[in-house]
Amino acid sequence: MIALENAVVGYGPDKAFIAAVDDVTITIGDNEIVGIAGESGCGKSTLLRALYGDFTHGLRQRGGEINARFTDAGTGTTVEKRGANLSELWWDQISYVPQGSMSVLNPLMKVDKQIIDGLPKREKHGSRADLRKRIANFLKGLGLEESVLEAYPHQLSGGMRQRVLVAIAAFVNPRLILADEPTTALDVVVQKRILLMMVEIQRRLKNTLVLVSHDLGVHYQITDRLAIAYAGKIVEIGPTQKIFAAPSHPYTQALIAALPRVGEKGQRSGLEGRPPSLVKPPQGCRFAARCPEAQDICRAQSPELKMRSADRPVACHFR
Ligand SMILES: Nc1ncnc2c1ncn2[C@@H]1O[C@H](COP(=O)(O)OP(=O)(O)OP(=O)(O)O)[C@@H](O)[C@H]1O
Repeated sequence: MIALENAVVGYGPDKAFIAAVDDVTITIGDNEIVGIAGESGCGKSTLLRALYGDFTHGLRQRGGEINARFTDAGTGTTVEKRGANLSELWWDQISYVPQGSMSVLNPLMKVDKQIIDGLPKREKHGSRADLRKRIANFLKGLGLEESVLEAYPHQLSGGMRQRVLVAIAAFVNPRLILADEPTTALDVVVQKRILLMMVEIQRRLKNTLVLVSHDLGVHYQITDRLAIAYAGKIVEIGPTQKIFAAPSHPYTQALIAALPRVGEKGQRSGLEGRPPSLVKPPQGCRFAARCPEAQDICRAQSPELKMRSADRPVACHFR
């Protein structure tokens, strides 16, 4: 389980702080696939980095709590960590699949060396040849040929590199895998293969996968629950199928309404306008300026993310 409680996370000094995650509360359970969706710049990657406890490169936590509790799959022992201390669980209980496989893999090093060098000590028992064999078997179990281990990253396609990154993240049997836009810029066939691989891993390891994507189609295909982010806030959380069948927040409704339908000719019109700047966000509901239902209260008061039914928290004054 990992949870944010009123977490405020962002960039810059106090006087000019950009809260890319602004007073966000969300609990992510064991053994589920949770998606985080929303337009570019709404804070999805920052939220994922907060869940990773990655307070580097100018990111800092300014308020609230970030707490995690995991039970080790092998030993059955429970570990608890909070905030930046989550980094002590990297490559152990938590792994991260970053955006852009080429920028992560070292172009001058064969894949096997990169994987082996990056593994935590506890995985490095036995000889190097044995470890390589274990990795090869693991990859094979996920449909990847042993030959990828012999390759330099540029010799693999973008999709194959991404599958290698996902496999590396899973090899250490983590309780939580965080994936940031793992299928962006790949064609739909390759995308599908990677998504199926991620589901296969999650079902096998019975762990938690948190997936960030701006593509609602990706969430529809694999997530169990979905959180919709808008301008640093979470505006709706719920079971993915229920959100697609009956979106509640006006922003979610607009996102779903803009999706193309099978057999439909022509394009659907998207949402007009842009999200507000996070430098000086409006005091009321951040969606008010684009919302067809906005009233005075929306411009004056920020709505809380409140349970509207058993499993559907929504942040809207009129839900
Ligand atoms: N290193 C940084 N320093 C300052 N501001 C940043 C930094 N990284 C991101 N931001 C700002 O934080 C906000 C949220 O960015 P974030 O990357 O989390 O959004 P996102 O929803 O993941 O966007 P995208 O889909 O484009 O990756 C944006 O306004 C962005 O400009």
